[in-house]
Amino acid sequence: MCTAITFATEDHYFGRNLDLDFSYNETVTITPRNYVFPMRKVPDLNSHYAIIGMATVVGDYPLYYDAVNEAGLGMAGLNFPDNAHYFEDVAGKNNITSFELIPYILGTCKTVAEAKKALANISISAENFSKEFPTSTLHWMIADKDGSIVVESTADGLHVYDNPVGVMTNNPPFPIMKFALNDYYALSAHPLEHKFAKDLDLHEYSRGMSGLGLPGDLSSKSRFVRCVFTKYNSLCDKDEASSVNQFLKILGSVEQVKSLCEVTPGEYEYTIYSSCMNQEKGIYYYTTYGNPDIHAVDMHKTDLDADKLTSYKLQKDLEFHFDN
Ligand SMILES: C[C@H](CCC(=O)NCCS(=O)(=O)O)[C@H]1CC[C@H]2[C@@H]3[C@H](O)C[C@@H]4C[C@H](O)CC[C@]4(C)[C@H]3C[C@H](O)[C@]12C
Repeated sequence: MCTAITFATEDHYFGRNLDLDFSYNETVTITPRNYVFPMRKVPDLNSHYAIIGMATVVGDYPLYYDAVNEAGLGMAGLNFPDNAHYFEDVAGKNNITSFELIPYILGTCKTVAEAKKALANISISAENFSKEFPTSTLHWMIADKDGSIVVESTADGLHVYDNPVGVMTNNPPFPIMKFALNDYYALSAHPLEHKFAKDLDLHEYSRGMSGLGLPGDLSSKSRFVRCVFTKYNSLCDKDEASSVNQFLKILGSVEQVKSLCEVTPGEYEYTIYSSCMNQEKGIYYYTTYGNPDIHAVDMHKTDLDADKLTSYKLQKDLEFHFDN
């Protein structure tokens, strides 16, 4: 399972939890403007917006999971099993494979509006990256400072939904997910007036009871609802440290602790990393399951006119900071 969110204070932030039972040796990878993105069915991207994000680099090709470009457009791919459907090539469309969608959109678009325009002419092609890295069943969230969208390629075609809540998880499809919020409309972060049965002497005997009923499990609809509730009730100072910290706390509300979700006998999903990208500054912050310290990579500290990838190994080991 995974969760992606947007968040705004003075700047805009975009990121995700990557929940999985194993790692593909992902690294924080910067693709500068003149790296040539080879494209399978449309012309190669010889020069494009620079991109920073989490990627598995295979033979010098960055397979991005989530990323932001230098214009502040962010994008993440999350699992969408059983629902994702990709197509044979469609004449007259730009046929883009699922692993090329992040580079194509972030390489060529500055805003969600531009991404929507590009998507209107895209069909997601079923071609694999390689035998070792076959197609993943994904859907995507795309966000800029003005809003976000969800992109779902299903058997009946490509759907682009406005995402007014700026949260996305996994199954079911986004319209069902969004509708599920109605089931929780009575919950609140503030003390509630007693309306259950006016003749009964009922009272709040503990703080937090106005949120009773908020789902606490790890299923993707429950994480969606819990994350929207947490995000919308979250108050935050505007400075960078408070914003990044609060962003990661919101993602923490849906974090997966090891061994609570078995995926195959004896194998458990957990939150391998949490990312938070400052969309204005091009900084990629992250924590890993083993290391809650916040590490950061700033795209603007590298040569964005270069033509070679730069990758940074994830910091996975916990360090204690003794005060005596
Ligand atoms: C599995 C990951 C998503 C995590 C997630 O949503 N889990 C929820 C599971 S579920 O709902 O409960 O089933 C996705 C996100 C990005 C994906 C990776 C990226 O798309 C980049 C490449 C793409 C290649 O085609 C396959 C390997 C791969 C390296 C992908 C492996 C895997 O599918 C990743 C890592």
